[in-house]
This record gives sequence, structure tokens and C-alpha cells, in this order.
Amino acid sequence: MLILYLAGINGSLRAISVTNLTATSIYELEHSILAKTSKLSTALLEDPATKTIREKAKRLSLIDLLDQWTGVTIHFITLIALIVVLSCYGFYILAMFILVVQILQLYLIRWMSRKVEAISANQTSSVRMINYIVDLLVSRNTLPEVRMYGMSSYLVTTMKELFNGNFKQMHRKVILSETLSFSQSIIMILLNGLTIAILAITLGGRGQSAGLFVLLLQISSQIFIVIPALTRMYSDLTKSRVRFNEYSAYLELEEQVQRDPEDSIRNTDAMQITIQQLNYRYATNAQDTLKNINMTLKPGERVAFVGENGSGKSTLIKLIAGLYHPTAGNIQWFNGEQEVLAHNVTKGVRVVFQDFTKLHRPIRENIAMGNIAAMYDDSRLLAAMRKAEADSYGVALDTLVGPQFGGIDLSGGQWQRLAIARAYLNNGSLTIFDEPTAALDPYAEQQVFETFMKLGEQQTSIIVTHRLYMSKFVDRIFLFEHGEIVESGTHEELMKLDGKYRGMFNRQSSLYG
Ligand SMILES: Nc1ncnc2c1ncn2[C@@H]1O[C@H](COP(=O)(O)OP(=O)(O)OP(=O)(O)O)[C@@H](O)[C@H]1O
Repeated sequence: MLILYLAGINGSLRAISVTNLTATSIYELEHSILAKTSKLSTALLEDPATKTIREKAKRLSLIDLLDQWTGVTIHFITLIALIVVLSCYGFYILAMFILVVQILQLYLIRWMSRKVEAISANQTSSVRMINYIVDLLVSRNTLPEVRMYGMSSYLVTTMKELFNGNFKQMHRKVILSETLSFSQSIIMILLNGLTIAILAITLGGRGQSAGLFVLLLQISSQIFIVIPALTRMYSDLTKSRVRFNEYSAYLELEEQVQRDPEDSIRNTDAMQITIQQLNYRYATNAQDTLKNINMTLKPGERVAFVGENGSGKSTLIKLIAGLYHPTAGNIQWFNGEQEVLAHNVTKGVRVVFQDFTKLHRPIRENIAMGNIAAMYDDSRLLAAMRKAEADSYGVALDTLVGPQFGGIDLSGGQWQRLAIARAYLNNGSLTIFDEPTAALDPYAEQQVFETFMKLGEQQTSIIVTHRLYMSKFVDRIFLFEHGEIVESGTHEELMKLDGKYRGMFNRQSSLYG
């Protein structure tokens, strides 16, 4: 009775503190997952298997886990206490029998709960696909094409098929758990009946008092109240433990080597970059995307990466910027004769990515992404905007961009200028422009190229471009084909070589007449 009373007090206390605990545990869980995510390599994060582990990890509820642990412990202690009382009155064989049946039940429940949980966990990637399709159907970026090409009903059908697949699995899960729970109820009813019969026959045979019979009947009915509650809690606890293991698996993923705080000085000198025998393969690909890349970029050199779509130019840019690590070979940085650890320079690399981030936040944040320390330095932000000609369309630093949040929207070219302004805010030893002018008008394109050339006077700089007239002015050109560098040299050298570059250049020139 004392234990039951304590259990009651525990229930009330739990109800009072549960709100705070829930909020804290949700925050802590999200926070620990995000903190871990920030330490993982880009390549690992892009791997769909990592996304699945993360989604599984996020299903854990720490408050439920705590709740279930407490519940199972209390119910288990209560059950043992009741069984001890029953044994004290001489019914130890019956008490042992009840205990053994319950332990067997718990084993069965554990097996079933793990199976059910595995079915739910396996649905995470198809749920991701369903969410993606819903996004395609409602997102502002995709809606025009989905409507124009009449894709809506096709996408809805695809979503329905995925949904049905998940539904079938859910159905299997429900049948499995209901069958087990029904069988358990039958076992409990039989066991309860058997207990009452044994008590009645034994006590009647010994001529014991009705009072003792009522007392033992009370104990047995308490036992059969506690057992289903314990079983249910244990089933939930087993599922939560599976989730906890998934969460732990995410936290145990191998982390990218972190910057050493002692030597993490941002270095802005122009540096030499030496790439040797570099190969790179994406986790999801069967073939190497880059093969046997060798090059040395001299300090202050301006180079262009050119070549057909998918030939690996952007991948090499990401490797140089330190976002990926070579599968084989290496990339080294030299300040004069002195080698500088890559992580000390890559932070200061100034990059305009091909698929840059469109931050649906104030203009200020869009630009300050390039150097977060300048977030409230209006004169630096405005200077960067001016350089990128991003100040010409009448926006103030605090103008909110992003129509879904009530802000203004920008054209593709205007967004691109913001991304360029972002790069101007950052000082580093290398500037990379990965097709920076794709969405710009010809005048803006020329201006961006001129700025690229000027920046190159102080820094090593790389431009990735399909517009070969730009490559005429750089110091060296690297022509990529199927992940390899097939030609390299100055514009004049490559024209004399009369190879692929010359063919490409002449084809482009003929388009302009
Ligand atoms: N995150 C990724 N995961 C798997 N494969 C990728 C990934 N990114 C690129 N690839 C593959 O690597 C190859 C090279 O792509 P990359 O973007 O480097 O080419 P690119 O020369 O820059 O092309 P483009 O001129 O079209 O921009 C392509 O076949 C592409 O499918």
C-alpha cells in the first residue's frame, strides 16, 4: 500500500514538472543533433543514409523514455511486493508461476516491440519522399513547372503509391501488435481465473476465514491490474530504447577533423595551391567523379576551369574550398616555402557558389553570411553591395526578402548580386567564382568579370565558366572532360595546340558571328 501511495505521489509530481521537462528535453535533443550535424563532413551529410539516421534519431523523446523507465520500475517493484505477500501466505508456487509467466510475456513483448519499431523506422526515407512531393506541389519555385506541364496528378498518384506502401507496413504492424496483445489478454484472464480458483479451493479446504480470502483476492486483483500496466509500459520502453540506440548511433558518427584553436589564424596572403594525384568519389556513386587531378596554382594566379556539364569542375572547387576531402591524393597550401594547414585557409576562401543560398531573411543577413562579424557594420555591408551592384534595386539593409514571410521577392540576377556582395565581404587567400554570372545581364556579367580580375591582383583566384571569352584574359585555363584535366595552358597556348579547347572556343565565337 505504501508503494502504491508513493506511486500516486510520483504521478502527481510528474504531472506538475512534465511541461518544463518536455520543453527542455525537446530543445536538448534538437540541440545535440544539430551540434553533431555541424561537426560532420559535407560528404557524410549529403549521403542519404546519414539523413535516414538523423531522422530516426529525431524520433526519440527523452521525456517519454524517463517516464517509461520510472513507470516500469515502479510497476515492477509493486508486482514483486504483491508476489512476496502472496508467497508469505503460503502460495509461493502460484506466485512463482505468475512471475515466470510475466517474465516470459516481457520477453515476447520486447521481441514484438522491436519488430514494430523497425517497421516504423524503415518508413523514414519514404516519408521523406512523400514530404518532398508535397513540397513540389506547393512550393513557389516548383509550382509554375508542375502546373505548366500538368504534373500534379502524376505526382499525387506517386505520392498515393508511397502512402499505400507505408500503409501496408503500418497495417502489418497493427496486426502484429494486436494479435500479441489479444493473446496476452486471454492469458491474463485464464491466469486470473486460475488464481481465484486456487485461492478459493485451497482456503476453503483449509477452513480459513472469509476475511483472509477477501484479503488475498484483493492482492490477486492488484496483481492483475499491475501486470497489464507493466506490460504496456515495457513495450513503450523497448520502442524508446530502440530510438535511443538510433540517436546514439547518430551521435557516434565519425566527425570531421576540427580546427585546432591554437593555430586557427585566418590567413589572407595569396598562396600556392598544389594538388597531387587527386581522385574523388561521391558516396552514392559507383565511379570516381574526379580522376588523377594534378595542378599547381601560383600565388596571385588567375585561372579558369572550363569544360562540359558534369565534368567535375564544381566538385574540384568544393574540394579546394575544404568542403569535401579527397578520396585519394591531396591538396596542399603553401605560404612561400611554408606549408599552411588547409583548415587554416579554407575558412577565408571567398566563394560565389553556382547554387548559392537564397536566405529568406533581411538583406543584411544575406550579405553578412560572407563574414558574420560584419553583421552590424553598415558601411562595410553597403560597400560590398555597391561593388556587386546590389544597391541599384532600391533595397535597404533591413528589407526582408522572402514573400512567404511577407518580404519582397528578387529576380534571379538580383539574388546573384547579393551572393556576390556576400563574397566581397570576406577577405581570404583564394577567390572562387563558380559560374557567377549565369543569371546576370551582359553588362553586369562584364562588371563581375572585371572585379574577378581585379581581385586576382592580390589573391589567387579561380573562375568556373562556360563563357570562353572570359578565359582569354586569365593566366591559365584547365579544360575538364569526364573528371579529368585534358588540356591546360594560356588561351594562346591552347589555341595553338589546336585541340578540344580551340574547337569549343571557335564554336562559341561562331555563335556571335
Ligand atoms: N552531391 C553529389 N552527390 C553525388 N554525385 C554528385 C554530387 N554532386 C555532383 N555529382 C556528380 O558529379 C559529377 C560532376 O558534377 P559537377 O557539378 O562537379 O560538374 P560540373 O563540371 O561543375 O558541371 P556543370 O558545368 O554542369 O556545373 C556529375 O556527374 C554529378 O552527377
